[in-house]
Amino acid sequence: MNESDVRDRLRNVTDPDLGDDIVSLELVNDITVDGDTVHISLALGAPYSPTETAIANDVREELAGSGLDIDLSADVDSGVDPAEQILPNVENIIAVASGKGGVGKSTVAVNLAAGLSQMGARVGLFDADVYGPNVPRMVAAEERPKATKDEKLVPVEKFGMKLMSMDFLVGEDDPVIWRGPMVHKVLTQLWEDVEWGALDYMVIDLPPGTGDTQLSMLQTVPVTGAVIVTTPQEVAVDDARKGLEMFGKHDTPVLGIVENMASFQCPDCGSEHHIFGEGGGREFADESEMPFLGSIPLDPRVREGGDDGKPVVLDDESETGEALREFAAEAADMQGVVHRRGLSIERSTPEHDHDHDHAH
Ligand SMILES: Nc1ncnc2c1ncn2[C@@H]1O[C@H](COP(=O)(O)OP(=O)(O)OP(=O)(O)O)[C@@H](O)[C@H]1O
Repeated sequence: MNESDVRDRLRNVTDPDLGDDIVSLELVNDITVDGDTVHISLALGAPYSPTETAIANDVREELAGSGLDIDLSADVDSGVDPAEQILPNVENIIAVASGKGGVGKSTVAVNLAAGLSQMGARVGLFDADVYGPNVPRMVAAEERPKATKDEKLVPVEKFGMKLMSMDFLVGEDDPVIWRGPMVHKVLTQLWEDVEWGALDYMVIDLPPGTGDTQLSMLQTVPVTGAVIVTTPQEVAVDDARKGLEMFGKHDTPVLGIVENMASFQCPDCGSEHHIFGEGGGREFADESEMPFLGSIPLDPRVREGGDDGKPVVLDDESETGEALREFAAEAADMQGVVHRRGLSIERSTPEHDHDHDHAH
């Protein structure tokens, strides 16, 4: 079997999201047959996401009878010169945002990061919520980051994730009085002066709202996908809409909407109650043509998990844990779709400006 035979075989592998075969979609970067081994580089950018794992498995299956050993690698070209990237070893940067406070943005960020880590990915969690940095508490991080000889900070590790938080640095100062430029400076430092190492995903807990601080953050960090958290309530959805507009203006791809505190299962009578209304998140997603990433129940375990420092996504028994795992998988899948769709748009319109090429 030579390279062209392998390529022909790969035409039988379909991308389930984009609905075409991976060769036509130009997701096969390179095929090299070297003795008994075929090296295949695929343009897949969301490691451990269920869809990309399935595509890789399909490739292996398709070539199973070929007599060749299969060596798969994944590589997406971001179109940006690595020398110009702030963190070239971080493949995906997912920002978790909410239009208003208290909807569970930090909870979602922590569980997303822990969920991705549980899937096998190398994950960083960056708590950029300057006004209420509560992520360290949510994962019971008692240690503080250490400094290296060349004055870089080593993030704290929890549940296999690398964690950095404003909380580690602000100490007794009251960050509420901080204004945009100051926040920008501190965030840039936290971002650049930290030894993150190679990561598949960096999850950022943004401050709530859609003001200067959030914009400043988006200018500092090249976000590859945003997740918008809302509760089903109309007021929360209205605020989430502003979040969507902010990302739209900034050309940041939005992975989708997640609805938190959706339903409450009464522990006494077992019946389901919709305390903050019903279906608001899904309707908002439909109306704005955004993917709906899932619905997370209002469950005392979530708060307890937050207080005890163990994210509920790691709880195998509960339905809420399952809902959070499904959400994390969906978010990773959507990050993959953004990359793969972006690539196919880029290739079909070569004159397109790479930096602004985002698919929704
Ligand atoms: N699905 C849920 N079920 C029960 N409690 C929840 C749920 N989601 C969040 N909470 C609780 O609600 C409170 C607020 O959540 P969280 O801190 O994540 O919100 P936030 O949007 O990040 O708030 P902030 O505006 O302070 O950044 C926390 O005590 C958290 O444990």
